[in-house]
Amino acid sequence: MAQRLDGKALANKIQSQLAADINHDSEHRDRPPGLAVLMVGDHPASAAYVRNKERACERLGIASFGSHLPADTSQATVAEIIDQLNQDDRVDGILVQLPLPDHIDAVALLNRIDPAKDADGLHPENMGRLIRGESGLRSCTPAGVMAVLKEYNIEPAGKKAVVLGRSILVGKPMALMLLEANATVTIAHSRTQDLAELCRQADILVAAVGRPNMIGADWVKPGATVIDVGINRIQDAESGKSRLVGDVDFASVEPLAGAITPVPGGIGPMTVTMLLHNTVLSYRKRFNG
Ligand SMILES: Nc1nc(=O)c2c([nH]1)NC[C@@H]1CN(c3ccc(C(=O)N[C@@H](CCC(=O)O)C(=O)O)cc3)C=[N+]21
Ligand SMILES: [Mg+2]
Repeated sequence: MAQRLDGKALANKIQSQLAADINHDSEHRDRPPGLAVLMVGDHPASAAYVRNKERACERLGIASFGSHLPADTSQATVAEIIDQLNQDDRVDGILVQLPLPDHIDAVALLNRIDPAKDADGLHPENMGRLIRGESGLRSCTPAGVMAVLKEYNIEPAGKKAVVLGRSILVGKPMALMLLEANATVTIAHSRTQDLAELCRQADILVAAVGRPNMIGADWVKPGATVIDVGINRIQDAESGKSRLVGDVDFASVEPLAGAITPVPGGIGPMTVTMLLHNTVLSYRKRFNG
């Protein structure tokens, strides 16, 4: 049976440390760290995330500045709100919740965020820094994956890593972070030929495709580390209730993998934690230069 990589427990541990740091810092400053989350319209993928973020901010002593705008809000209005948040001295981190409605140019908005407040690490400056191996704000989900690997002493150096998915939010920055840790990295995607066979060669397999239970036992090398980034809400056939499942068919992969992250309780809570971590980093940098 695979070792379970408990992202939830690690998230709690890091958040306790962050809470202590924030408490200490706030004594010497006139304000706590601030995080602004901008959401346009309603997307089911976003609901759990927003809820967990707000709870965590409250617990840690981070001020939340939420803006939930209707789905038909214009590009210009959203841009104006980003400009205001860039100027607002109480705000250290800004996150624009993805995906955005079709009429919105997401790239233009992400590019508009002050790179020093880019808690999601998606601005070209921060992504460019990642490519060049310079310090900067790092994308939360892949940073969360790296923290889990580190906590469990899973060393990427020299290993074959396959990242399934090539999004700006997860796949591309994930591949770069694994490369930075000296893994030999392959990015696979919907056009990749012989996908299962390729995945079966991975020592570290990261699934970030958004397809419930897609990765079965025949995709996984025995003993491999399997990181499930998928957060898919599905309707349970028997009970009719909705529940979260990953991209990995956990029940069939757990017996043969060496280590595996569950959903829920794996990378999701780590994503939230890295967002808070980035917000605190920006806060300190904005005070100390
Ligand atoms: N700009 C942007 N950055 C993101 O990082 C981003 C985004 N937009 N849009 C939506 C997705 C989704 N996402 C989640 C993160 C954590 C949980 C999470 O905490 N999940 C818990 C379970 C939550 C529950 O039980 O409902 C877990 O996996 O254990 C969920 C979803 C971040 N995203
Ligand atoms: Mg794709």
